[in-house]
Formats: sequence, C-alpha cells, structure tokens
Amino acid sequence: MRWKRTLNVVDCHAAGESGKVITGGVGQVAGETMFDKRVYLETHMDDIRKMVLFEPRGAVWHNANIVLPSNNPQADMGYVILETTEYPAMSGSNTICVATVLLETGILPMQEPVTELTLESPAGLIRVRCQCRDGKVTSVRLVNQPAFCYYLDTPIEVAGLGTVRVDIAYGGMTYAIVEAADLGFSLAPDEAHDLCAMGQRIKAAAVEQLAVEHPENPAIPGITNTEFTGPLRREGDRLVARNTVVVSPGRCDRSPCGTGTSARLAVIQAKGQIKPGEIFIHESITGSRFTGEIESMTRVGPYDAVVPAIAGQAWITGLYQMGMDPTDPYQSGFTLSDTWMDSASGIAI
Ligand SMILES: O=C(O)[C@H]1NCC[C@@H]1O
Repeated sequence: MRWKRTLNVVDCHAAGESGKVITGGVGQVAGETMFDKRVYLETHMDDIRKMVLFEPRGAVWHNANIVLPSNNPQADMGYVILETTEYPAMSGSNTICVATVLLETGILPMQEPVTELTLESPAGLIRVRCQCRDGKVTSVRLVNQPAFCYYLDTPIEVAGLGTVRVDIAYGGMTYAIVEAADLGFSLAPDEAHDLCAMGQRIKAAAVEQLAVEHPENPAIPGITNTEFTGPLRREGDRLVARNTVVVSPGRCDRSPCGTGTSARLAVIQAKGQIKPGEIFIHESITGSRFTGEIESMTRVGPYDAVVPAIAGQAWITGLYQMGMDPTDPYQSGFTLSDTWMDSASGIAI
C-alpha cells in the first residue's frame, strides 16, 4: 500500500453534530491569517475537503476542521472549518469540537477546572472557556464574532409557497430565518425531510431577492442556510426556543447550531425580546441544547450587532488515519442526490 495523502483525524460531535478535527497530514497552508489560509485551502487544496467530506469517506452530515498554528500572538491555535458546500467563516459546533479535541488529546495543556483558550477562526479571534473535570471537557463556552441583522420581517416570494416573511442575519454564517409555524411545522424529528426541501427553496429565493455583503469582509459567503424557528418562551428566568437549521445542500443540523443561535440572538435582540446577560436555551430538532447569551453590544459597519456567547459539549468518537490510495477512482469523492439533496445525481461536485 502507498498512500499519496495520510490525514490524522479525530472524530468528534457537538450536541450530535459531526466535527472531525484534522490534527496532522495537511502540510503547509499559505497565508498570514486563518481567513487567508481558508482562501488558500479553497483555491489550491480543495481536494482535501472533498476527500474528507464527500463519499465514499464522508457523508452529507459531516463537517471537518483543519487545526493549524496561528501567526496571531494572542492565539493558542488556529483552525479552518470545512463544510460540504462551503468554508464558513465561523461555526459553533465545530469550534466546540476543536477546543475539546485540542485539550482531550493533549495538543494544548488542559487545566482543571477551567482552561481558557484563544483560537483564531477565519472570522477572527474566538475566546473559549472550557470546563474540565478528570481529563474531560464538560462544557465549551465560546465568544463569537459579532452577529447582526441585514433584514427583519421582510417578505420574499418563494416558488410554490407564495409570500414568506424572513429575517436575514449573520452569526458567522448567513441565515434566512423563518417561523416554522408560519409554514405548518412544529420542528418534530419526522419533519426533517420536508423541512430540508422547503428550507432549500426559501434559501434560493432569499439569495435571489435579498442582497447581503458583510461590511468588513465581502469575501464571507452570503445566505447559505435556512433557520426554522419555534416560539420563544420563558421557563423561569430563562428564554427557551427550538429551531432547526437546514445546512446546504439540504440537511438538518443535528445540533442547535452555534452560528444559527448567534444569528437568532441578533434577531431577538433587535425585536426587543432579549437583553444582554439573559440566558437563552436553544434546542435542536434532535433535542440537544446549546446555551446562548448576549455578552455585549457593538457595531459592524452600519449595523447594530450583538457579541454572542454560545456554550455546549462535545464528545470524541474515533481516532484514525484517513488515506488516499493513488489508484482510487474517487480522488475527489462524489455526491449522490439521494442524500446530497441539491447536488447533481452521479458524480463529484
Ligand atoms: O454550529 C454551527 O454553527 C454549525 N453546525 C454545522 C453548520 C454550522 O457551521
């Protein structure tokens, strides 16, 4: 056997959502910042993302992260996030997996009961506070880059559905946010397939009808996900709500989605439904939970923005080497529209 590439992979999930962490085997990635490295990976090394996430090695619900040394003197480590259709600037579930793997595999030293880290994501520095006990990371709380709303309660025309009211918000990824009940959904697990089909149509209409551009970095991808939200309710002194994010190319996030939670915090703050410091429990379609909170308010270009903090837990599920045999016909992997909903049936995208 002679592999032309060998990656060291730690399989992990945060609240049910996959977040593989690639700890070695990628080699040099050019660029000063993690955003530069993200661009370099996308333009020169995208075969790695396809190898890891496309079939036959990956699946539509897989995500991955490449851990890289950071040039920022404030950062303990950097990482670039790889998803099935994009390289997001930020991801909550993936960041929780990265912090957990860095500490639980000893790449960075763990201090009990609390380890503070600063990680450089493509979106910028992320401060992370990990609760640790007996060698296990029991909670990761990250302070995300600012989240803000591009549009609130804006009507769009969706093929076959008519007029749908959406909020468009950025939380590290850009979301078209809709009330699930407006479209007849309760966010039950058996609705996942129908939510994905409808979510993709809403996203396509939003992309076509509502322009977005991140004011500080126009290279950040535009609207790529639809977030279906359940009603916001009070339980004691906490706000609680259910949601599901339909991640491109059309599958439900298994976790409550950290960037989706950040975007929702921006929306409910703008609508006067939450104040800084109040605890917001966001529940996924699988029943898993993240805790959200607005740390402070800020501005991003012309927009009022929230600085969101998101907390959740991750678990390592495997540790192995993934290889590429030079005679393997699927060097760039493939996708099939049975599970890769919006992909061409047949072969690689
Ligand atoms: O937690 C999040 O932000 C995400 N989970 C998978 C898709 C998003 O990156």
